[in-house]
Amino acid sequence: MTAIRARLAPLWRLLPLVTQHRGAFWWTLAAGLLTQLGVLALGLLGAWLLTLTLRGDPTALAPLVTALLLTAALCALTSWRESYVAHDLAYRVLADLRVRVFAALRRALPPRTRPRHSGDLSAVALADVETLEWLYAHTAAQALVSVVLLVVTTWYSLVLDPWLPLAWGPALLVVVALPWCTGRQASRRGAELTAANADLHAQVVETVAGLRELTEAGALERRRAALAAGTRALGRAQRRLAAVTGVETAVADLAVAAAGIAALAIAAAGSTGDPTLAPVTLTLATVALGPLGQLSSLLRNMGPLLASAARIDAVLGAPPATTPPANPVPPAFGSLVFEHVSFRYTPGGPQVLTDVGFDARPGEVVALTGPSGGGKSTCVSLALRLWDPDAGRVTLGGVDLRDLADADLRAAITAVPQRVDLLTGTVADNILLAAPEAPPERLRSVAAAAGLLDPAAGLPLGLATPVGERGRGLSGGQRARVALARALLPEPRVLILDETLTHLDAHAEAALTAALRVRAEDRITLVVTHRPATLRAADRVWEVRAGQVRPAEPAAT
Ligand SMILES: Nc1ncnc2c1ncn2[C@@H]1O[C@H](COP(=O)(O)OP(=O)(O)OP(=O)(O)O)[C@@H](O)[C@H]1O
Repeated sequence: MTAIRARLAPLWRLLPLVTQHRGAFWWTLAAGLLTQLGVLALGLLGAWLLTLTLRGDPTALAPLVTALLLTAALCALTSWRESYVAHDLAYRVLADLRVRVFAALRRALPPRTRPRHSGDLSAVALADVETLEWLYAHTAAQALVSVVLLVVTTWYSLVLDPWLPLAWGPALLVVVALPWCTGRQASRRGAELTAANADLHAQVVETVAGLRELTEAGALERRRAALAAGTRALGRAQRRLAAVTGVETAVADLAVAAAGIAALAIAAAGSTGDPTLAPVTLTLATVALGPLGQLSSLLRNMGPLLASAARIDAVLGAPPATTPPANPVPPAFGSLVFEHVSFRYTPGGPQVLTDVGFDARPGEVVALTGPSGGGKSTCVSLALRLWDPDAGRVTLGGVDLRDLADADLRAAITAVPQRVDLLTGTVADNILLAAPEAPPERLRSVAAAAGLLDPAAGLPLGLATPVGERGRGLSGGQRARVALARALLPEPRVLILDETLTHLDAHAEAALTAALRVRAEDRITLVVTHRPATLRAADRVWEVRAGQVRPAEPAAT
């Protein structure tokens, strides 16, 4: 029982999303109920018509035919309405769910440890969320409607022929008990299918993104073989799940068919002593079997549904990379200071920074240098508060970064990363990402400061230059300039350049360094670099080596 409860827990946690759309849910339920009751009424009216004809009683024929026609029209209307409202509800809930998944990804990323594959995460956000459409559009309300319909038909049957419900009682037991018997197997197979699907999705995303690298490395053929293997694995998982659901379907169909035969026998035996009632009792039995079949198909789809719900639940429950402050403090301007900072990526893993202390003052260009793997980029990540130090603190103007609201922090400290990935659009679109409402003159001014408007930048279309996915169509230097303009747009108090200038030639680097000095008397510029020219141009240099930071002489480096 505890195992079943644990398996269902992610689904229960996701169900309350429906409560935000209570109105739409009740509409779905009402439309579903009306449709199913309409189908029942339609069958019964037809059956009564037959019964009265058998009895040779023409008096009620006309009103019955009228009622039959009206009910048919009503049924068509409610059936259309049910389909519309059920899907409307489902897609509203899915939209909420996607927003939640993206918010959770935003909170939890970047993770300190090895990140989950982005293709796998996009499979959660797209495929798994889509699987839940079935839960919200077809499961919750339909299950309730099926139960109500079963109660109504059983009650009416008891009125007409107390033996009749005996026909579907055992079938009901089989249909309800079946998922409990095959549940463990079905959810294991469902989880396998979902995992194989996500794996293939991740492989396809990575292959498409890395087509150039794969071509250059001559690895396309091997990749194609890996994709084919992934497709075969997906096929195997589908077959295994189908084997389980096939057995369930066969047993459930057998039970429903047996119930139909039993109902036929009971109705034919005419326990009421009135054989003319046979059409009515038969119709009742048939209609009662409908919800049974629906319930069984609902329960059969639980495997993949539970697996997708568990994957979404894991993303929603992922711990945040940093916790927002309960009472944010307004940003203050002053030095950026690392105070006794220690950091490791994984608990018990190697200490990457040990009791590190250094500062950068307003108006200064401060360089971080040192051997590869020394910890420079880790210092940059902590200065951007991608993660918090395990010990010590990072402050700006005396305020712990942990006490700044996220929006204030992102406006105060910006960075140009080592590897610049741009989005599809134009150069202007990419710069404005940081502040879409920035006036055109500000846009031009940061573009000019980053050297994008110089003829030497090689962009004759200037800000209107189209940019392909991940910055395709621009050179490394041009991308770095676009990222620099974007970082300058919010007028940051701290600008971090993580090996940015290495994308530029010596002449361009000198011009850019000089440009960054202009009107930067209040700004802290932190440059991660190995280049002697940049180190010489810095006001102060800190050497980061084996997780320790010590001052170095600009001229000596
Ligand atoms: N996400 C991570 N998970 C685990 N270890 C990491 C992670 N990122 C970096 N490290 C490790 O932390 C140490 C410091 O890495 P960091 O990237 O800060 O060095 P760096 O000085 O910037 O190197 P480089 O000059 O090559 O960029 C290295 O040993 C690196 O392997």
